[in-house]
Amino acid sequence: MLLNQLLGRQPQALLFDLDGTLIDSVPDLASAVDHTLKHADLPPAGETLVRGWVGNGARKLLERALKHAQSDADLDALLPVFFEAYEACCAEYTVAYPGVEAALQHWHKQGIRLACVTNKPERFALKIVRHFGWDKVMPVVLGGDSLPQRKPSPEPLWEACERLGVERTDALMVGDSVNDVEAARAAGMPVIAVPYGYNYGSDIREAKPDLVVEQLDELI
Ligand SMILES: O=C(O)COP(=O)(O)O
Ligand SMILES: [Mg+2]
Repeated sequence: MLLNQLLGRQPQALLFDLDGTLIDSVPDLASAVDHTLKHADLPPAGETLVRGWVGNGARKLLERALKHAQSDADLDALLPVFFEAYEACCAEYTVAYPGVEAALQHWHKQGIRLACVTNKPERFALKIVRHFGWDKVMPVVLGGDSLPQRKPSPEPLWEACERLGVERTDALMVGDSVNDVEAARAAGMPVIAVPYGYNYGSDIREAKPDLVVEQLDELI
């Protein structure tokens, strides 16, 4: 099995990025961004642009949207508008990528411990994980605001292992962006990447993950 080859033995834990790895959240993120831009009397950005702005949390997403609109609107004042809009729509058009559901259930049945380590604010990550019923297989969810550090720092990955009760050296990271690859490297973990995610419009292979799979169920 590919997973065993990467670590030299069966991993005890798998840590998953959320946006662009488990779920395509861009339709709902773009809708909340556009709602916020409208609130500031700015033109909509649309899904294609928003896709390239996801990966560093909600604040950075909105900052990139305002920069694109060449607006000097108050980011702190608009952030609550974005949060309220996203809270209402975050599980509306968001879908799981092909192969994700089968793979998660398979690993859970195998007894591998699963966690989500995202830069998305924790409350939205939790809501989405529950929406897909993954809280039953994924007991740990860390968001970009759960700790003082976020990816590409290694701390959230270490914290997830700690909460799962698994040694860091027995875990693997799975993600779609350079943040995930860098966080895993810094954490001393092998990293598997999916090419269908966001990664700021660049090919994730350039970040040199240990393995790239087209869908997660290729790993089972
Ligand atoms: O930037 C975000 O909000 C989500 O990022 P993620 O890819 O770490 O889940
Ligand atoms: Mg991602």
